[in-house]
Amino acid sequence: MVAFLSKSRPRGGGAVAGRGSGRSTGGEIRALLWLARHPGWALLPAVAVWALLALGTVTVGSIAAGLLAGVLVWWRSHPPSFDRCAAPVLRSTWRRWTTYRGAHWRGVLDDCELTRENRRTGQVLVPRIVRFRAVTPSIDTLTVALVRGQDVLTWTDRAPALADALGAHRVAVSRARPGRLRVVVERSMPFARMLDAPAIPATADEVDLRTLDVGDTERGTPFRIRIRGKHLLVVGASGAGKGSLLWGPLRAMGPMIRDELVRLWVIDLKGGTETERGQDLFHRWATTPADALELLTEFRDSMLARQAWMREHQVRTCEITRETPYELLIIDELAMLTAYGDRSVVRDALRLLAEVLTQGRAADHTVAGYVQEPSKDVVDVRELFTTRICLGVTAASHVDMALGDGARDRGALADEIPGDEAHAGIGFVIDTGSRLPVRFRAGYVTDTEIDELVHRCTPGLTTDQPDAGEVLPFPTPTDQPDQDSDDRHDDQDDSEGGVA
Ligand SMILES: Nc1ncnc2c1ncn2[C@@H]1O[C@H](COP(=O)(O)OP(=O)(O)OP(=O)(O)O)[C@@H](O)[C@H]1O
Repeated sequence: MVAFLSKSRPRGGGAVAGRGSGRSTGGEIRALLWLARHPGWALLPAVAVWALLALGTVTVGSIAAGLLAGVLVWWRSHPPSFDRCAAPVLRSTWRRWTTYRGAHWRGVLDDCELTRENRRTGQVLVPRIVRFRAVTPSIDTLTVALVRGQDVLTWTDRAPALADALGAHRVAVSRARPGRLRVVVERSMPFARMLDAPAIPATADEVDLRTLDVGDTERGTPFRIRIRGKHLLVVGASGAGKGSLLWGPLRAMGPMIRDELVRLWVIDLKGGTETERGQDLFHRWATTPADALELLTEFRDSMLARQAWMREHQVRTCEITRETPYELLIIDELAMLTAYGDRSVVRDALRLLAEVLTQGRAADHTVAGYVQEPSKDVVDVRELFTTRICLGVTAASHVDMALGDGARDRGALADEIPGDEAHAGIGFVIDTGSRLPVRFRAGYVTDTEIDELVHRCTPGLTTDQPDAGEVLPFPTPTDQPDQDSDDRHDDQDDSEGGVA
């Protein structure tokens, strides 16, 4: 069964004489078929009638009012858990019944020429929605059963018309499996403007390496990433905005770098172009494959030394101090080290990386890698990164490679993010609680803001040095009109959220 039969719409000359029947399926049969597919809608009124008869109107009314009050209290008192658990279900049910069903859905498809007429019976065949989800306020994902004779091209041709008919920003169509389409309706573009770079906190006490605020999620909550106890992999095509997720966390932890509580080890095999500006911040910096191997070996040795220190002091976790700082290895363009370099370099690098990625977490040695292509051939150690973020990518398959199987089907349409500057810094991450994808935009860190970071947070500077604590003006086109940027970050500090 590929589609439900909508109400008959006989048309002159629709039936072909001598072939099958010219009569359409009876309405009562169609109603029974519908009920069989949606047993809940038969069960619900039955349970309501039973409850009314058995318990009485007052009891049933009190239970319903209590449930409603409970939901309202939850909505008002704990937005993060409500938005994560209840809102997707309520939103999905509401939209399914107001937009994507019955006469409205049929009318939209009819207007967009996406229904077909059965030539024998004259019935209008309407592609049926077999699965619907509105995981986020701005994206609806539908699995649609095609009617016979249609294919994915029929729908991709009509996608712009469908978007306009649904009042949506964009509609993307892909083939899920034979006879089934995945249709993604982007109702609105949640990040219409660029976001400011993360603020640099005043002191190290204000930094929590478990929740670095580096942007916003589409739910309006701060987009926080966790560095401590994790290894971070950021995937994104060229120009997707990986730089923001490199410099943003460094700004958010700036005072800890200044106070030598965090040490940065940086490998940049694009000749150092991305990271040169910040080299004063780095404990070690490598821009050639040979130096990179040496740096990796040193980093691994540092991890082994820390493990030995922990054994000696009989501790399972380290306090972050100048003697035992947090060690962060940043590898821009990871593929140059894990795939495209000289064969012996790649072999040694993979061995060292695997060692650090499997043992570094407990010893406060974290790796943050940035890569364009996340396939196994390119990043063999991909699965060892415990937090993965996917910015705009060029292939649908890259999404699941980056975020895990089924992420794209659950709505992480990173390959649909346009590859222009207006959409740079936008990506998806999997919510650790609900396992659903959440879209975010990272704050954009300009060169001037990197200079500000270097100026304020070069290791060894102390807050009582003349110009260490004071921010000198770095005029940029973005920070002039946006006087409320600090307010935004202040507000975010109070709100809850965070996904990575
Ligand atoms: N968070 C952001 N918000 C808005 N625009 C951004 C953001 N991040 C980057 N951009 C824009 O996108 C451009 C490319 O960004 P970036 O250099 O970080 O990309 P990339 O992923 O590192 O690319 P490549 O791998 O080629 O170096 C920037 O010059 C900037 O104009």
